[in-house]
Amino acid sequence: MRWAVIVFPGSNCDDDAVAAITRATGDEVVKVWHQERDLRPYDAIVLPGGFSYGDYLRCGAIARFSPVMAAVRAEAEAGKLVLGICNGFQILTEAGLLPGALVRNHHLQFRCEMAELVVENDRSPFTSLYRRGERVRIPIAHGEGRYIADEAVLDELARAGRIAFTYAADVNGSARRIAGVLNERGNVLGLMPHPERAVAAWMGSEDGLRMFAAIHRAVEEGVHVG
Ligand SMILES: NC(=O)CC[C@H](N)C(=O)O
Repeated sequence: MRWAVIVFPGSNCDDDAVAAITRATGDEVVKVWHQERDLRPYDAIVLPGGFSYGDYLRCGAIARFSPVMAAVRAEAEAGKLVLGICNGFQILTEAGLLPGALVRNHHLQFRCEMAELVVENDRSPFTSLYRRGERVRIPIAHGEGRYIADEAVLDELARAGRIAFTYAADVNGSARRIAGVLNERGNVLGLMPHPERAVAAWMGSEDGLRMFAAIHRAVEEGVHVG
């Protein structure tokens, strides 16, 4: 299979994402500039972390107007797997592909540290190699990672199993400690922690490997979502 890692002006985790996917899967990975309009040649799409457009206005608020985002939307609607990591998650919420918003951490600090997450849903194509209730170590690095949404939306996310990960401890003030959410169909995942920074023992954790491996498996087996 072939992956696309989208590069926006200000992305800074694109090379790490490519390296992590390569390590986890051995698949072909292509960096795709944000002005590209056609993502049909790719089987899975990753929006990496970083500071697209310098985080001006709000994180992700400008990147969502990039030409590539129409293609991301089209491929998501076609059922392709789309993974947004950190700034990628922020862009997906700004684009309306995921519910809610990411706002300034409640302590107003940029936090770059290892985080413990709880796997809340192990039935998605992104999380099938984890076990529900398992605790995994995946680092965070964000200033605007506090997930918020209306209570009704939060209730629906919980009811429908669309909360993929929560933080084991409160790191940023996120509602219900939410670290990652799925779209209704289950083929788009956004999360603030960085799985691409947890793919080798020297990084302090290899727990991120299974996310990329799960995506690979789902695509190779012909994932059916929705
Ligand atoms: N690592 C990242 O992707 C950071 C996201 C964003 N720039 C923030 O600070 O919240």
